[in-house]
Amino acid sequence: MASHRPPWLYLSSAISTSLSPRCTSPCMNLPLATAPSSISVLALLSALPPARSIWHVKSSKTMTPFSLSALRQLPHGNLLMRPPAYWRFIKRLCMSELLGPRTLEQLRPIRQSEVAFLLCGLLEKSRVGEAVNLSKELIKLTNNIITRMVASSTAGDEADMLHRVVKQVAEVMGTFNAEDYIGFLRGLDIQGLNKKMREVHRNFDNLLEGFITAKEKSRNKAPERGSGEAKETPVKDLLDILLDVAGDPTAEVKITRENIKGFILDIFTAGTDSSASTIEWTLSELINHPKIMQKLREEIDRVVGRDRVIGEADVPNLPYLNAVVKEMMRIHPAAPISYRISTKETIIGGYTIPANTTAAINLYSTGRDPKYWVDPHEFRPERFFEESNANLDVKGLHYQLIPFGSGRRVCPGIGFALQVVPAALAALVQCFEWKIDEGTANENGKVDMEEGGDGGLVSYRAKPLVVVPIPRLNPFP
Ligand code: HEM
Repeated sequence: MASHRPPWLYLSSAISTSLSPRCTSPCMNLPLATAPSSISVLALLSALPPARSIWHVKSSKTMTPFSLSALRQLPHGNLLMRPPAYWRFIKRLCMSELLGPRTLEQLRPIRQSEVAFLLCGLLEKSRVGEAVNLSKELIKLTNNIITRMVASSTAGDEADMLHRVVKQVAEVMGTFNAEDYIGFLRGLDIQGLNKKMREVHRNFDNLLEGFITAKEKSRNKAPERGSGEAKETPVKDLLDILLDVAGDPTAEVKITRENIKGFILDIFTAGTDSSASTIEWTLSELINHPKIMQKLREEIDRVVGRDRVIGEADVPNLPYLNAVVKEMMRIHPAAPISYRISTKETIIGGYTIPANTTAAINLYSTGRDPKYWVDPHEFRPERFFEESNANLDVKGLHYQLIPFGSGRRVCPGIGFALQVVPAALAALVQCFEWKIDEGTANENGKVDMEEGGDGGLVSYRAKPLVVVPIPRLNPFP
């Protein structure tokens, strides 16, 4: 029988305190230097079903409860609130079709053109020596990419509107709501969060209804290009794929219009800030480690040259770039906490987890566990060329490095993130030198690496990354 609570595991149920005589308060602060044995993570991530998430991550150190009652105001809700048959089906659809290798390959031109658009904007700023809020620009990049992958014909304004609404959903959800915890307040909505969520939902619904209706119209009149053998099949965006499944009478699960909207909300909330913040943290580390930045530039110059911008197809040929990205995901996983719920009493690693307990697994501390990592807090991509780490990847099989989680609920956006993050990061490194703006620097003149931005599910930087780009390629391709 367990005598105390494992240090890496956080439990949120009334009974969690009964696990440990030493645990007297709800578990808000996560340990940073302790981690599970790999066997324990394996057991948790793959054995237990997903949790109905009730925590909102402020940074890798703190969590606050989600506003559950606000979340319930979203009728098409969130993946986390839907029945098991639905999420199993949509997860499989995600991994094989929506975010699978074939779709990612077909939609690559969209991603490349959005990276090119970002580079052009930065070049303009560099011409006048203007500082850029790169945090904002990177969110815009990932938001535009996902919007255009969902509905390829959308324009920049629509992408901006969509991101604003998704951000509002995350903000309302992430606010502590007293009525979730104090019985007699239930239903009174004294903070006005439920009303706000209904309003945000209406806006989101109107926007998506517009996207879906426009798509249905274009599908009805789209002529097939070419004829006979030479017929070209137009590239399908995610909305096409979802509408195909919704109209398929033989599909295993009937997905509705509401489900389509819910899926789109899910990939926006899960995919935009996580990918943008990984690029942002990595560039911050590189600016603070000029030798590593230099080594990476030399690799890019050697493999890609200086006459064209690096693209996603180059990524497999750049081992040092891949090591830099892995090192970043080890030291700063964008989503530092993963959740599971126990449906029955379970013993894991010698600890008893009572039934119906939400367990929060700290991926951040796993990546910094001194049992598995030498100098765990040091940013040193070279560690991935050492024999003991040479075969590690981030896909959920090596439990000391699981920035995308593991098991049945592993992140379905992993393929997307491993294309977009390295390619966009490498383009920023290849095309520009970066000068730190005063507001971003700490007292040592380095980029301030404090965590703690507000809102959403991701571990944000406390201060935005504001930097001055200086073009490095001349002429700029
Ligand atoms: C660097 C970028 C990203 C990181 C670090 C990341 C990390 C994670 C983690 C840790 C989980 C929980 C996994 C678990 O509990 O085992 C997750 C879930 C999820 N991610 Fe990602 N993610 C990233 C990008 C993306 C992208 C680009 C998308 C979509 C386009 C996406 C969609 C999702 C979805 C829908 C879930 C919920 C899956 C489920 O509950 O079954 N993620 N992600």
